[in-house]
Amino acid sequence: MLSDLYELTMGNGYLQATPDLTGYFDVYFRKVPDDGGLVIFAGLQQVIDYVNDLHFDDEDLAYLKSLGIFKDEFLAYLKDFKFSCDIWSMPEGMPVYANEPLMTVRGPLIQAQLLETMILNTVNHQSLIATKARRITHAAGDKPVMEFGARRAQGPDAANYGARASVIGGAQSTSNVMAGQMFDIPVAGTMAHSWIETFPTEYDAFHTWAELYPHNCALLVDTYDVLHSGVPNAIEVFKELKGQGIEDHIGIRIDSGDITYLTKKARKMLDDAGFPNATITISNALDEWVIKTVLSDGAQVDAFGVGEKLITAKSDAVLSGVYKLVATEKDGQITPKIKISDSVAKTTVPGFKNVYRLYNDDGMAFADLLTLHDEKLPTEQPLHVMNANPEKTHRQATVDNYTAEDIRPQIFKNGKQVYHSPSVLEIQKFSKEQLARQWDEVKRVTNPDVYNVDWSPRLAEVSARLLAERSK
Ligand SMILES: Nc1ncnc2c1ncn2[C@@H]1O[C@H](COP(=O)(O)OP(=O)(O)OP(=O)(O)O)[C@@H](O)[C@H]1O
Ligand SMILES: O=P(O)(O)OC[C@H]1O[C@H](OP(=O)(O)OP(=O)(O)O)[C@H](O)[C@@H]1O
Ligand SMILES: O=C(O)c1cccnc1
Repeated sequence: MLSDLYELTMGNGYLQATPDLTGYFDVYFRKVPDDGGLVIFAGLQQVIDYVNDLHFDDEDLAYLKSLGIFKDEFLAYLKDFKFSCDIWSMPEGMPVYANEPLMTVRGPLIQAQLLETMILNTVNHQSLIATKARRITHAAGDKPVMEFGARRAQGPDAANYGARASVIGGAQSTSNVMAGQMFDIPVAGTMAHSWIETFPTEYDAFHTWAELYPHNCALLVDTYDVLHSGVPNAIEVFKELKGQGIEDHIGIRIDSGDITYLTKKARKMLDDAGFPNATITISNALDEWVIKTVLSDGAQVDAFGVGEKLITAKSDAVLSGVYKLVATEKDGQITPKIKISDSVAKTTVPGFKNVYRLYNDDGMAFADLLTLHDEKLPTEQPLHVMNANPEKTHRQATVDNYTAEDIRPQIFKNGKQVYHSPSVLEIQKFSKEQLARQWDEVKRVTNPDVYNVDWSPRLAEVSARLLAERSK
């Protein structure tokens, strides 16, 4: 029932007007948030779960009937709903680019149309957060990032699925226990200022904590004064418990003030006191830009806690993925479809398509190639391609010495799941492996290079033909 009304009113109409027509829909986006170089695709698992459970119960049907706009025949169709679509999709964690089909849904129009709202809701949200997490973890380099955003997320679903997406995008853990339980991802955390304030002294608070949690002893040192109270008290507690096995699990967290200045001073104090292994975690409205700045200024940081700016993707909070009809099929005959717009960016790319990733001799990806579905995996050397960016279609290229990979496995075949779902941590690993095959120039946070998404000449021909026909 999480569906825009028009999916259902169209479904009601398709059943009467075009009952035997098959539709092909592509999911894609036109712009990477934050003017970034790539998006990390996420949310497929929740689409799979949704599709596997797609049904209308008596209460749903009674509600829809009460709206007074649906034919009984349509309500009967929903009652006996049996999903029979095919779905192809990028795997979760994949670096993906503008104007390429991330998913393609093929099936009875009435069914394929119905999936639009939920697919976009799920994929747009999780890909947005995974992409933000990728930017933040990229800025953090090899230092771990903990996701701390549940309290600032836009509601419970955003907290839970946002935590999942953050881990896909590279976060090492989440503070959100429900997300840990739901998705089997690591949970972690430190303590709040309330813990410190509860005790007569900061020292008492630290000491009690260290005895309680000798294996996870990160003390929050900024309640009163980081350098004159917090760090000295932490050191005193560490000294007292030295030799009791806590040395490798100790650290401090700084949650306010000038990160660069305070961490440099704190690092020196900890080192001078004989605790070079004590880690320094920082938090406080962090994002990729603050992290990059403080690290380049020499801040002494071992880990980051990142909340509101990650879980809300604050700097650019929408991924505008769309779901567009690209072809219909009747009696085995596929007819490409196009939507024309004054804005070239909003003109759709017609046809049932495949997506190939092209790699050079070193295994580095240099372009994605869209072809019509019946074109074979490209092997001819050299290969002629055309730029798919609607503003750059005049740019053509000839590529040589490449290998091509079909990067969209089939997920559903005739309504049955044919894809083995990886765990979230497996997805995170896959994402890192795929990112290692992307150029640094595309991955950087500021002014990245634009990755090539190309069309095969046949696909370009179909697009040009449909445009010309419709413009007559
Ligand atoms: N050395 C630094 N360089 C760049 N940005 C920093 C540095 N230190 C802190 N920041 C960032 O600047 C922003 C403001 O930090 P500041 O501690 O002044 O904030 P605040 O919210 O006023 O803190 P407080 O919790 O003390 O009220 C935060 O996003 C913080 O992460
Ligand atoms: O700043 P974020 O990236 O969202 O990270 C999470 C924040 O949540 C906690 O703050 P809390 O809710 O206790 O309030 P605070 O902002 O006053 O520290 C924590 O101390 C961080 O500051
Ligand atoms: O565990 C922490 O330190 C934590 C958790 C949520 C938000 N801020 C901090």
